[in-house]
Amino acid sequence: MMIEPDGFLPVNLLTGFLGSGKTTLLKRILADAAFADTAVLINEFGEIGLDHDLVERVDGDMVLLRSGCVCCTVRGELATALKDLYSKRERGLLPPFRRVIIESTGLADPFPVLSTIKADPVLRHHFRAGNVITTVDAVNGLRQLDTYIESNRQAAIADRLVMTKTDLAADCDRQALEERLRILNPDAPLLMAADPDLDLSSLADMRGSVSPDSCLSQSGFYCEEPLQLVSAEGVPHQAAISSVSLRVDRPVDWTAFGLWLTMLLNRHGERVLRVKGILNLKGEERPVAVHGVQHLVHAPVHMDTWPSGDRTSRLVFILDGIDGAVVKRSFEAFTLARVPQTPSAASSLAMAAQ
Ligand SMILES: Nc1nc2c(ncn2[C@@H]2O[C@H](COP(=O)(O)OP(=O)(O)OP(=O)(O)O)[C@@H](O)[C@H]2O)c(=O)[nH]1
Repeated sequence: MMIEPDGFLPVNLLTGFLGSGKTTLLKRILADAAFADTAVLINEFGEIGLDHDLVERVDGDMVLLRSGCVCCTVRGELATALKDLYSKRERGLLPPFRRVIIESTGLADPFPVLSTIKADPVLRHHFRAGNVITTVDAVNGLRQLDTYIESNRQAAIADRLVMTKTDLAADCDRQALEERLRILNPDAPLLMAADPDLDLSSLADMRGSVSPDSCLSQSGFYCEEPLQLVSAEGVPHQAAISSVSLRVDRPVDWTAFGLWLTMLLNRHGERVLRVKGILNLKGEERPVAVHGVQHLVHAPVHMDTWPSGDRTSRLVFILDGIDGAVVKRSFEAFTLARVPQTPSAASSLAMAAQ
């Protein structure tokens, strides 16, 4: 396999606010033959359900896929993960991948992520900034831009903007979001995730360059100047964001759970930035993945298998200005109750979260 003539491997950053569809897009990318020689750094393998595609586990945090991609979980420092990746490539322990894609967490400020490469004396000899690809959710995107500075930064720095969930959004919302994105970032091509002809290989920077400085990302990633952020309602505030993880050992009743979650989001959806989890449901062999973003609850998805031997139901909430302990208490009241089957029982439990 050809190695880039200069050895500088582009590092593309896939970013976007909580629940905006990064992992969904990454799954499409991993399935595309054009990305065969890509190394992907993600937060969790489990999230993207790699089981079918797995050829080999290189070590606990690194797997090889049938497509030729290498996938690694980032635990701890990004710089360490990249160095490890490069060193394994050099020693022939991994295929000679030609580009990297990092999926960042939804609240990540994109600047420090890639400036890591510039700052690190070892990394900057092997890697350079590729494209920043930002997913923006057509349903929640405008409100997120109004409220969260991270969302503005992610959109403003993008080399490619990908609007997701247009199938769920009203035309006027989509248009308003499009206009806002044009103001924030007039140069980046705005692509639609729902477009069946979306050319995935046009998203990432696929090839190495002659030198890192001759091919800065379009957003001027290395620029030290603070970004000019534009928002219809002024500069968004820095939120009081926290997360809470919930676990339950015994199988969960779907109807009761659905009621509890619906009540919670009806009441507090604005401040529930993200909920995601995997549930062991009564009467179901396979796990069910649940996703919610503010008021929007996505259709639950039956996963093929459990990602590991752990069959505990797990949920993570990312909250803005709600006490996680209160959500936890409410959830525990729900799971400890003798399966509330009626709306009134579930609603009284959901009210406990107020
Ligand atoms: N209908 C619809 N659902 C989508 C689309 N893109 C993503 N989703 C759903 O949105 C939910 C969140 O998607 P993810 O890909 O997990 O979002 P994410 O940005 O990786 O989430 P975090 O990493 O938690 O920030 C899932 O239920 C997806 O199936 C889309 O274009 N249309």
